[in-house]
Amino acid sequence: MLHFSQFEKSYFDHLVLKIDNIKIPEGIFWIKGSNGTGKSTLLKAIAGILSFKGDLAIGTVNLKNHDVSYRKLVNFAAAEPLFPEFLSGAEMIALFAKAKGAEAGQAEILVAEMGMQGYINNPLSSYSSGMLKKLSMVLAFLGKPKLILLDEPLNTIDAESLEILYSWINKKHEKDKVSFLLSSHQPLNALKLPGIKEISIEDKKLTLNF
Ligand SMILES: Nc1ncnc2c1ncn2[C@@H]1O[C@H](COP(=O)(O)OP(=O)(O)OP(=O)(O)O)[C@@H](O)[C@H]1O
Repeated sequence: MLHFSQFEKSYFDHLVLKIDNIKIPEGIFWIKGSNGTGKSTLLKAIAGILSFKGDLAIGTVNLKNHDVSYRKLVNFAAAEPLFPEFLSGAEMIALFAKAKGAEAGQAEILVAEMGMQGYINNPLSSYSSGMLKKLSMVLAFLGKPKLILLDEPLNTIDAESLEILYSWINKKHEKDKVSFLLSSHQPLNALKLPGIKEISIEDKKLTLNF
């Protein structure tokens, strides 16, 4: 599903990750690694928002030659999402829905399931961190991605919303064959995400533990 070739990411002369040739199959994956090992860096690079050496491909679509098509296939939710404060949640969703080619009605269903109707038209400056997190989850599920990257999805989200998130992940994976890379310091519930597999980052390398 995701193919790394001669991938290298450094900040100035500080090498963070070196992944020569790895193919991650379709599935749901938990990316594990201690603080500063490069989990967020990896997810941002895969999302196409950080530069790196080498290339990445989702199926046959590679980032360096087909960046627009590639970006349509991958959705990303940051660990601590930052949005323009003057926009409302609904306006943010409308922007993303257009950019991601979401079907009419898709966003409304997600917003209703996450129980966000009461504040979706309010400015983002008034949102709590959990409300922003839930919005970032809705945005990450818009359109028809093949791969969804969620950086620390458990942070700040309440237990009820977490149940909904688990159900979205399972449904998307089963129905649309969407793959997931999730980074989390808190344990991800294998009972709620059956078949989840582990990938670890250690010594600047990626190891598939399956
Ligand atoms: N913008 C940046 N400029 C320079 N160095 C950076 C930058 N962002 C991250 N780094 C460095 O890259 C390394 C990996 O950082 P990253 O945030 O990807 O780690 P992480 O595994 O997500 O950490 P955590 O678990 O603490 O969130 C760290 O050594 C960090 O200092």
